[in-house]
Amino acid sequence: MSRNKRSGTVTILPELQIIDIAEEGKGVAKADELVVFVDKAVPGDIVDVKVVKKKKNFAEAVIEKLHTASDLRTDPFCAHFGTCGGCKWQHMQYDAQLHFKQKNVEAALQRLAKIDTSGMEPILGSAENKYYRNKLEYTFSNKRWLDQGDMDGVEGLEMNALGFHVPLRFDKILDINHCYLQAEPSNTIRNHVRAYALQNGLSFYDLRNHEGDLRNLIIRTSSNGEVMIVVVFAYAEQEKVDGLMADLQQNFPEITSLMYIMNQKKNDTIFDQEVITYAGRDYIFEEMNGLKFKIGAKSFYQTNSLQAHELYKITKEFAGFKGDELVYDLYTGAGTIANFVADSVRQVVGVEYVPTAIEDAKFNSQLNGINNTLFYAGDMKDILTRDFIAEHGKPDVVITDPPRAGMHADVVERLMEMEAEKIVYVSCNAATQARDLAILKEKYEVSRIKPVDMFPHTQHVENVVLLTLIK
Ligand SMILES: C[S@@+](CC[C@H](N)C(=O)[O-])C[C@H]1O[C@@H](n2cnc3c(N)ncnc32)[C@H](O)[C@@H]1O
Repeated sequence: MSRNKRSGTVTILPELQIIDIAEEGKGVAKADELVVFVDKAVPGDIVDVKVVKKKKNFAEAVIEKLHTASDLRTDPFCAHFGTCGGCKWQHMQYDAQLHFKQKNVEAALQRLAKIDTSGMEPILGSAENKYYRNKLEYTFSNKRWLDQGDMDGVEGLEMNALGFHVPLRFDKILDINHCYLQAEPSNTIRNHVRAYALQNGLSFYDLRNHEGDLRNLIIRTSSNGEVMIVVVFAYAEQEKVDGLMADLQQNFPEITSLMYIMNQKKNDTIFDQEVITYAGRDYIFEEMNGLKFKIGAKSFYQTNSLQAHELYKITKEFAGFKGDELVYDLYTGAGTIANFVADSVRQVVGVEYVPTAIEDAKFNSQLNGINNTLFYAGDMKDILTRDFIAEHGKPDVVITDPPRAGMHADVVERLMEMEAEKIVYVSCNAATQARDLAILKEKYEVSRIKPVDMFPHTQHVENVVLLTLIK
């Protein structure tokens, strides 16, 4: 039986019950054999939906009418909810978010790696679920997303925006007035920079034609009150650059690192760009568990600092160190995990792609009086060679924390050869983690699994897995 009502080319599916949440965060419904992914729907909702994309076995849809609101719903607290791509689950109670994150990790491990998840431990929620991020990156654009929708052709100053990309509209920026992700002075500084730019005639970047003065604004805040600002300019003259920098220095004495970049490339990445320090240090300090970490403009640091401490405690507990282990910390970033576990092991060898992050990692060891760490910069698949392992020794424990894409096939192969007693696999993407585990489980038993919520109000979830070598 088809329940489609066709009106012109628009397909409306009436009174669907939302039964689940998919890995990408959309509500799931079934219309006969068709699986329908519904944007902003919550399990328990009964909705009419409008189909926006139809494939053979599934469709993507948006809510046309909400007949019955799920008990799991709650009122979103942010005025930008619905348009901003940032916190898409704000309309769902936090306990329900945790429940579905746990379920999604479980589903990925079962489906993609055929892992028995019956012993999986409960997800650890984040103690703070507002203002939990220590870093945000905003984009300047002369194409502002207007609340009434996309008004191509409207021009003028009021079309300038400083905020976040609108999902699926790469050149449209949602002007942000208040963001609940990062604590003060983040909102005040962002709004001040926008006002200064408008008053002083600095142009906002044109993402299509690649022209304009101002491109990005990166704000990093630390738990000890330090603030790093990196303004990314494109074609601004030095006078304009100095004007904005001097203004920030004067108005925000709490900025401890005031820096800028001139980026005239097509893409936004700053990793290959020179970072110029205008005032203060070229790094800020973050503190965790009595350790101090130096964080540079290009260094990776977990964005939810409080929950990162919990994540690292779980990682250390999973590893169950006795004190004499040789540990490899793969994808070490600024050496945070390596330095965190160093007091419990014989030696840690950290490897990371970004050279400046490796400099920070070494600096962080020195700063904390740690002398049993070694760090190397380079692409993991090129660094982690048989020669490297012969030189440093076969590790007893490997901690691996790769980016969302997971580990390169060569790195997984090397892990299979290395046969460390234990691997603790920390991942921010259960699907790629499951892909890698499907290979590793030929030699390893999955001993423990625990998801950790680092990103409240989003569908993203971190997952820690302990693998033990099968003898
Ligand atoms: C999820 S972060 C983990 C960082 C660190 N473990 C921490 O908790 O702060 C992943 C790290 O992998 C690094 N990375 C990405 N691709 C890499 C590659 N091919 N080889 C080595 N490192 C890489 C990134 O620069 C980033 O620092």
